[in-house]
Order: sequence, then C-alpha cells, then structure tokens
Amino acid sequence: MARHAATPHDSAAPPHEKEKVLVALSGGVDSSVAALLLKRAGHDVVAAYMKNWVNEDGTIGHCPWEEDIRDARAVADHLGIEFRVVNLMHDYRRLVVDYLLESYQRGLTPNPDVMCNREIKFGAFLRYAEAEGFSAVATGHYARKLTTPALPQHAATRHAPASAQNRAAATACRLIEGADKNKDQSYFLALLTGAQLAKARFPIGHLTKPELRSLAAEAGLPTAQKKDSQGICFIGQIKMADFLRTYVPDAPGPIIRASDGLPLGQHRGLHYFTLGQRRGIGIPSNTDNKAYVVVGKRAADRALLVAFDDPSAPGLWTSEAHIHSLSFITTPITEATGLEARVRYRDPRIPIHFTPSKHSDGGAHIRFETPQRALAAGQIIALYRGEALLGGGVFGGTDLFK
Ligand SMILES: Nc1ncnc2c1ncn2[C@@H]1O[C@H](COP(=O)(O)OP(=O)(O)OP(=O)(O)O)[C@@H](O)[C@H]1O
Repeated sequence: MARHAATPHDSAAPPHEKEKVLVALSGGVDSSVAALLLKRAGHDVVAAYMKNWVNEDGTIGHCPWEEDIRDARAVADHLGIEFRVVNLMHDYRRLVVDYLLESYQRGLTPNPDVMCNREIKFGAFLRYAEAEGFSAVATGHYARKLTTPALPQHAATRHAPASAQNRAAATACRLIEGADKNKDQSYFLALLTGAQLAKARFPIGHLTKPELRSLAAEAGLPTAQKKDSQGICFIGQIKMADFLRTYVPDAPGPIIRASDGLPLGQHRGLHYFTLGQRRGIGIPSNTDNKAYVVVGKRAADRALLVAFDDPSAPGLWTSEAHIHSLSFITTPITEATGLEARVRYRDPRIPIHFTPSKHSDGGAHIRFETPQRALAAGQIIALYRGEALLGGGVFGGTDLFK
C-alpha cells in the first residue's frame, strides 16, 4: 500500500519539510502506525510513553502500564527510533484524576479523556517536548489537521477574547474529523486551543482502522494484532463505580419519585449516578414495560430523583442549555449563529442555535432543534461546522450543589 507511505497529508508541516517530532507512543496500534508514518516521511522522530497512573495506592484501577511500556519500546526498537518514558503522574493526578473525583463529588459528570488531551497530552507532555527541542507532538488520534486558512466566520469580530497566539494559530490550521467515521476522535479534542493544535500532528487521521491494521501488519509492527484499548487508561478494566468507591466516601440519601415526591429507597451516594442512568438504581418499577431512570439530584437532602423513562420524564429531556468554559480552536464565535454540536463521543452531530452570552462569563446559550435526552451538567459539548471542529464547552452550571 504505497499510498500510505507518503508524508501524512494532515501533518502541519509542508510535505518534505523535516521536523523534530515527539510521538506519544501508548503501546497500542494507532500510535505505533503514527510513529511508522512519521518515520517513513523522513521526520526526526523520538517516541515517548507517558507514565500517568500506575495504581499508586495499590488499591484499584488496573492499568497495564508495564505491558504497554514493553510494547511501546518494542515498536520503537522495530522502527529504530529513540524511546523514552516521561513521568507525568503528578500532573495527571492533579489535572485529570482530581478533576474527575471533584466533579463527581459536586454532582457533575466529568470527561477525563477530554481533560487529558488538553492538560496532559497537549499540556504537560507538549511542554516537555518543547523544552526538549521538539517542534511538535504527534498522537494516534483519529482526527485530521488542515493547514489551509480557517473557515471564514462571519460571526467573528475583532472583539474576540483570543490571545494573539491563538489568533495566529487559528488562521493557520483547522481540526477536521477523522476520515474513519466509526473511529473519529475529534470530540475528545474539543477543548484544545489553537496554539495547542498548531503543535499537534495526527499522522493517522486520514486512515480507516482496517487500512491502519494492514499497514501495521505489512510493516511487521509488534502491536499489529493488539486489541484496541477500552475506556480511559487509568481505570482500565474496572468499573467507574469501583474506582469511585475507593476514592469518594459513600454519602447515602433517599431515592425520590420526582412526579409525586414518594420515597422509594436509599442510595449510597449521588456520585454513583448520572442523569439518564437506568442501571444500578435498584428500585423495581412494578409497572409493566416501565423502568426508573435518574432525572435529577437534590443537594439539600442528597436526594436522587427518578421517574419512568419516557418522553414526559421531568428533567430528562433538554431543548436549551447554558454552556460555560467555552474554548475555541478557531476564531471565537461572538454572535448568534447556527452550528452543529456533538454531545457525546459516539453521537452524531446535531444542529443547534448558538448564542454567546451577553455577560462576560465566557459562556453561551444553546438551543437544540430536537430535544436531547440526558444532558448532564459537566458533560462536554463539541462545536462543529460540518466536519470542522470549532471548539467546545461544558454543559450546565459549574457547581450543581451551589
Ligand atoms: N500512556 C500513553 N503514553 C503515550 N501516549 C499515549 C498514552 N496514552 C495515550 N497516548 C496517545 O494518545 C492517543 C490517543 O489515546 P487513546 O487512549 O484514545 O488511544 P487509542 O485510540 O487506543 O490509540 P493507541 O492504539 O495508540 O493506544 C494515542 O494514540 C497515543 O498517541
């Protein structure tokens, strides 16, 4: 498959311009092929495994990091490139795990993968790379980067609160969904800034997974047959509930039927539940074909509010929402406009009307063309124009329990 051997067209560097790239090599097949393509394109490539979480307390959270380091090293050896292990455990604990735990304790639904990309891979890891003299960081994300000028945005104004650096980056590159629609990971990159994107390389974004697997096999990469990883690394194979049980103390409260206030039972802690959840409530409905679903949380008495899962369930469906912590890869949008949004990793893009907040809270008001089920406070919304990711924000209030 000679066509894959050329310089990845989504690289920010013009074809044939050699650059010094640090590739984030996880021990999985995607980043292995990213390293392979960079090497074939003639770049000066070094590979690094990020040591983020090693189950430091010896309690829970199996992450097969030793095996992954072994595999990553084997790939680097196979490609004849230098391999490093970069210890980011302190940053990861502070910027990802603490965010995760605090969010759950405050009744929010966090997204550690999105935060890991912004704060670790293109945060601490990128800073490490720059300090070591690299001009870019490459990952095995299914996303593409185009270096053509940003889409003209009639809504952008010179009052936009972007840094000069961000503005410069915005005109230089755009982030586009991965070519394999089944694997596209642009959602996880929604909170990157233009400056971060300027330094990012996504060498596999133009490939489909089957194409990538066959490239890996043809090149004899030791990870060619390795199974895809599931979920966020540090939680690995265990359930989020088991992880939370270890780190967040139980805080029991009543389970209340939202329609009439009827107490139905007790729960162990609101952090085990998220809006729209049906599993694990433990209350049989006693009504044929009806199941209870979480429709809300009440801070005052730590009540978990439930209702039958149907279109009339109070609080389950959302037509309008506030989003905060807005971040733009491209020029910030400062006037009302129609856009598309993705509210979960695997969801399709949906049409929305976007109105930036008149106040200086950096937020916006979103109206959906069709009501959406179970949008929880804390969840990430990614904003798009067609395949182009514009940026993202966070649903709801910053603290449900204020
Ligand atoms: N511990 C790590 N060390 C180095 N790079 C990592 C690590 N975890 C993730 N990455 C980088 O982030 C990218 C996306 O991470 P994700 O966890 O989604 O992996 P993935 O899609 O399963 O890819 P892979 O097959 O490369 O593991 C990876 O392709 C890799 O470049």
